[in-house]
Amino acid sequence: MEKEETAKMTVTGATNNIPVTETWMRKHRLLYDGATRHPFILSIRQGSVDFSSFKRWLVIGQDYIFVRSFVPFVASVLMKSCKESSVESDMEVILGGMASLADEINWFKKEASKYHVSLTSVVPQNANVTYCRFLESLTGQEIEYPVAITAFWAIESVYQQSFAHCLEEGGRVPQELQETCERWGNEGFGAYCNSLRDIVDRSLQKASAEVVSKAEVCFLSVVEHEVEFWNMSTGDA
Ligand SMILES: Cc1ncc(CNC=O)c(N)n1
Repeated sequence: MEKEETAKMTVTGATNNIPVTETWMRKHRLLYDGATRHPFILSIRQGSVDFSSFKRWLVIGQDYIFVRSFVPFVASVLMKSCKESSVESDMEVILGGMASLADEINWFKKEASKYHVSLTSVVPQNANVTYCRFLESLTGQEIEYPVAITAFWAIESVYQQSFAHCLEEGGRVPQELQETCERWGNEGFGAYCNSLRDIVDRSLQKASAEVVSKAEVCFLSVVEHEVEFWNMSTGDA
């Protein structure tokens, strides 16, 4: 270990110069990549995905249901930020996320009508129901702000990095999925995810060890739910 790093050791023995989210990413890389490099995502990137009615139903119909549950969760994070955050810009970042969800719901409706997917008759799949219930369990007042904002960051980042990977050099995204990939994989959305990550790191710096460990468990749960979400693409979830 470098001298400088040793000097920054805290009483608990942890180095405090590496952001918490960075330590998690190093520790849980394989699991994280399991979500952002899921076979379904890779098939979009490689252009081998068959965008049949079933896949359209997943990407549009199931995700529409997810996003509708995501909105009240984000609202709860917004409330917590107003009450518990000492930094004014937190609210603005979260509010920006809310605004893009309003836009997203309209986009889902547009895509649904293009592909003749009836959004009102989509039956949520088990994995989706479980994920939405998990979101609901995080809306309660007993959930600490650092834990809730961690979940929010993880949900947005996994999606952003998955679709950004599809758009990276060498990808062959089919024309009909190009707009989908750009919606979440664009650089602006990436910058927004980085702002969320900075909020997480800052709020965890001030949190107790118990809250930090709750947040880590929550991060892992999100990644697992994201993997299960894409596992629906094989039809046997
Ligand atoms: C399953 C899932 N995870 C994350 C996102 C991205 N957040 C909002 O749109 C999403 N649309 N769907």
